[in-house]
Amino acid sequence: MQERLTLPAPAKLNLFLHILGRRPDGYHELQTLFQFLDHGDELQFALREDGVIHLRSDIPGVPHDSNLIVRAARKLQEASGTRLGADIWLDKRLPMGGGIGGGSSDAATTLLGLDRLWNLQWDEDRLAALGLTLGADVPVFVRGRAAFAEGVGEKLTPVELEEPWFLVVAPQVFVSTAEVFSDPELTRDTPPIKVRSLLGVDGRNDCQPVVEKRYPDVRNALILLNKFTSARLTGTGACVFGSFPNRGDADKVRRQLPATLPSFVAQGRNISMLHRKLQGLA
Ligand SMILES: C[C@@](CO)(OP(=O)(O)O)[C@H](O)COP(=O)(O)OP(=O)(O)OC[C@H]1O[C@@H](n2ccc(N)nc2=O)[C@H](O)[C@@H]1O
Ligand SMILES: Nc1ncnc2c1ncn2[C@@H]1O[C@H](COP(=O)(O)OP(=O)(O)O)[C@@H](O)[C@H]1O
Repeated sequence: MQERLTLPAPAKLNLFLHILGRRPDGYHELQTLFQFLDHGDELQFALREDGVIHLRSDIPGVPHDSNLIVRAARKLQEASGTRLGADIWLDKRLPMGGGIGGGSSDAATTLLGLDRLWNLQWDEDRLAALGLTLGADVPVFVRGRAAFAEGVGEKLTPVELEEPWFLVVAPQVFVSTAEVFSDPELTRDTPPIKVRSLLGVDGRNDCQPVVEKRYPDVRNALILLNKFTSARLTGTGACVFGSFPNRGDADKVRRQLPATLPSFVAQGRNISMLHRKLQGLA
């Protein structure tokens, strides 16, 4: 069998998310703090000489050509002018549309994986800029360092954070990011903070009140998790999370949740597991 390059696509959390205002193009200016989780999807890549990009794993509800993996691969192919292609396999482990960035992370892993497979040697700035055309959260996954993000999430300042354990609960509802951002009740005037005052920040997610109002399952998950620790929404949801000093404490709370509520425990990391793996291969 042809050799395959196997790479992880980790999840992220928004440890806080502040909305500062709305830009003339309708997008919202944010300040948010991204940290990676040691839990994610897994992708495999094998070289094709005929230029075809073929994702060989189906995600229900996502057509082949709209999958962010295929879109990322085709963009890189076109921008680099390579004649090479790839077969790609995806082991989807992250809940979709959960605010933990699975699709964006898959796209970033595809960019970095194919850059290596096709020997393009693009630098990180170029890959991040291409990633931004696929989604606001792609650049942070390309760079792989926990970061304070501004703009729509593309202006990144790397930060060193504690690396606690997180219990992430995934209510089984699909939250529409567009709906949350168009809700008239959304807070859009949080004053900007400076990166140096990060430690004093209270960790609020400005999307949370709107999501709680529209999605009772998310509100109920927050109420449940708040019985054990301070719980918060990530991104525009639907996932909610709480932090713990060690894995044992997080697992203990997880065991007390209803079996019908999907959840996982993972450590927060300042260097993404994708970048740790790539450094090991270098
Ligand atoms: C808010 C975050 C935080 O991580 O949410 P999650 O997707 O992780 O939940 C992201 O930046 C989401 O970025 P991204 O994933 O690119 O957003 P999209 O789904 O493309 O956005 C859908 C719609 O939401 C609105 N939108 C999105 C991002 C933003 N900063 N301002 C907006 O107003 C726009 O109307 C946009 O058309
Ligand atoms: N490889 C992929 N993985 C997940 N979702 C994808 C992928 N490709 C396209 N999508 C689409 O992107 C949407 C958002 O996915 P995801 O990144 O998991 O959520 P979020 O941005 O809320 O963290 C999905 O509902 C799906 O329609």
